[in-house]
Amino acid sequence: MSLTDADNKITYDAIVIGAGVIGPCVATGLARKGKKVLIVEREWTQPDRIVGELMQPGGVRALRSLGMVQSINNIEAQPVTGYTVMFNGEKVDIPYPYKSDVSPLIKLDDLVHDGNDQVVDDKYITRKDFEDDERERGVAFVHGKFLTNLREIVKREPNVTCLQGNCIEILKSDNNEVIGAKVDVPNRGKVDFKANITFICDGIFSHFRKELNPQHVPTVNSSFVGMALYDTALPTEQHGHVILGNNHMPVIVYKISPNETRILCAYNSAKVTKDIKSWMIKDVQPYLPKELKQAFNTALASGKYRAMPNSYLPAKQNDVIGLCVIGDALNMRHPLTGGGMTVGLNDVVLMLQKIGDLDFNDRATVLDELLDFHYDKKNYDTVINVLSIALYSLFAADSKNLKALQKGCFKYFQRGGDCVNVPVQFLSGLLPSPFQLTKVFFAVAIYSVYLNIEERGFLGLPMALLEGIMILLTAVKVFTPFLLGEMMG
Ligand SMILES: Cc1cc2nc3c(=O)[nH]c(=O)nc-3n(C[C@H](O)[C@H](O)[C@H](O)COP(=O)(O)OP(=O)(O)OC[C@H]3O[C@@H](n4cnc5c(N)ncnc54)[C@H](O)[C@@H]3O)c2cc1C
Repeated sequence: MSLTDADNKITYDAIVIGAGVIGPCVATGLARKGKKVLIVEREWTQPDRIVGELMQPGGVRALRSLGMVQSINNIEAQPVTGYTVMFNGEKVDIPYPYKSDVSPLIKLDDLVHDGNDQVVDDKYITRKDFEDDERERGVAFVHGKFLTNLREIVKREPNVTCLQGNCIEILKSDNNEVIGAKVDVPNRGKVDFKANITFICDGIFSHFRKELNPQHVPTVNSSFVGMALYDTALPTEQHGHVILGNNHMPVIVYKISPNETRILCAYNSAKVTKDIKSWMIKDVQPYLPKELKQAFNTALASGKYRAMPNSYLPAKQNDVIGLCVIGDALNMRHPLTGGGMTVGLNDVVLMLQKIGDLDFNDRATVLDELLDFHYDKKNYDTVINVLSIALYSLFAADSKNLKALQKGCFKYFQRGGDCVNVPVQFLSGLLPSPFQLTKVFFAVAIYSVYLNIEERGFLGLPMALLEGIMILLTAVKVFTPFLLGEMMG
C-alpha cells in the first residue's frame, strides 16, 4: 500500500497526527494492543533538525517498556554515561545513577516480545554494555536517523496504516466530540478520516493543541543557537556537557555520531540577533573548553547556525471526548536538561497502561481514564519540567542573587556523594518525586547562602545575612511558581 492509499470508508480505533518522536510510539503501542490505527505525517522523509538528540536514561527505559528500544540501533548512536558540568573552567563529572538505586523497568503486556526491550549489538551500542553496566545509560544520536528508525518500526505493524498528508482540521460532531481528522492528501485532496479517538502528536509548533483549550499556548523567553562541530574531542567522552560561567549563558555539548558533536548556545531572548557570528565570537567562544575550540572556530567560519525557540507549556487535562493531546503538543519545558523525549515517552507508557486495553468504542470510559492520566503523570513530568526551568534560571543568571545560586549549585555538585547522586536521578528521569526535588533545590539555596557568608567573613556577616535572605527569596521566586503551576494545573 502506498503512503497515500489509506481507506477513509472505515472507522479506525485511533488516528495519530504526527510521526515525530511520540506519534510512532503511540501508534505502535496501540497497534500491538490490537487497535486499528491510522498515523498521519505530512513529511515521511528523514527530517534534519537540531532538537531531540540526547535521550536521558528515563527515555531509554520508556523505549524498552514499549519494546521499541532497537530504534537507537544502527544509526551510529553514541552511548551517554553521564554529565559533565563546567563552571568558570572547573569541572565536575556526574555519572548516571546505579540501576540498583532506581525502580524496576516496566514491560508493557503485548508490546514487549522476542527481546525487543533490549538493544542489539552494533558498532557503538552493545547489548552487553546496556544490560551489564551497573549504571543506567542514555544515548545521543542524529535526530532524523532516530526518527527514521521509529517510523520503520511503526510501518512494520500490521494494524497500522501510514498516511502522507497534512492534517488541516480536527473533525467534531454537533455536540463537540472529536470524531476524526481532515487530511490534505497529495493527489487525493481533502479527505475525512474517522476514528474513536484522535491523538494529537504534532509537536512543538502544534496547530491542534488549541483543541483542548484556546489558551493552551506556550511562552518563549529564550532560544538555542546550534552548530555542528566535527571531529572534536570532548572534555569527558560519553558525557553530555553543560558549560556555565559568571559571564556567559549556558552552552550544552554532546556527541551525536562518531564525528559530529552538537553545540547549543543559549540566547536569552525569543528572537536571536541577526549577527550571530559576532555574538558567538564575543559571548561564547572565549568560554569554551580548549578541547572544543578548534572545531568551534571551523564551524563558526562555515557560518551554518540554526536557532530554535525554547518553549514552556505546562500540560492541560485531556478533557475532550475522542481526543488525546500528547508529547510536545501537550507539554514543553526548557531543553537545557534534554528531558523532552523522556517526558513524552513516559507519558506514552502511562497512557497505554491506562487505556491500551479498553474498547475505544466506549468513549466515556476512555475519557475517564484520560482524566486520571493527567494526575498520574504529574510527579514524573513535574520533576523534569521544573528542573529544566529552575536550572535555566540559575544557569542563565542575570542578577547577583541568581549568580550566587548558580555558584552554590556547582559547589554543591563538587561535594559529590548524594549531592550529585540525587540530582542526577532527577536529570535522568528516574526519580519522579517533586518533594525530593524541592528538598534538594532548597538545600542548594541554603548552601549558596552559607558560601556567601563564608566569603564575606566575620566582618561582613550582617551584610551576608541580608544577602542570604535575598538569595533565599530569589530561590523561592524561580522555583515555587513553576512547581505550583505544574502540580496544581
Ligand atoms: C532546541 C531544542 C533541543 C532539544 N533537545 C532535546 C534533547 O536533547 N533531548 C530531549 O529529550 N528533548 C529535546 N528537545 C525536545 C524534543 O525535541 C521534543 O520533546 C520531541 O521532539 C517531542 O516529540 P513530538 O513527537 O511531540 O513532536 P515532534 O518530534 O516535533 O514531531 C511532530 C511531528 O508532527 C508532524 N506534524 C506537525 N503538524 C502536522 C500536521 N498538521 N499534519 C501531519 N503531520 C504533522 C511533524 O512533521 C513532526 O514529524 C529539544 C527541543 C528543542 C526546542
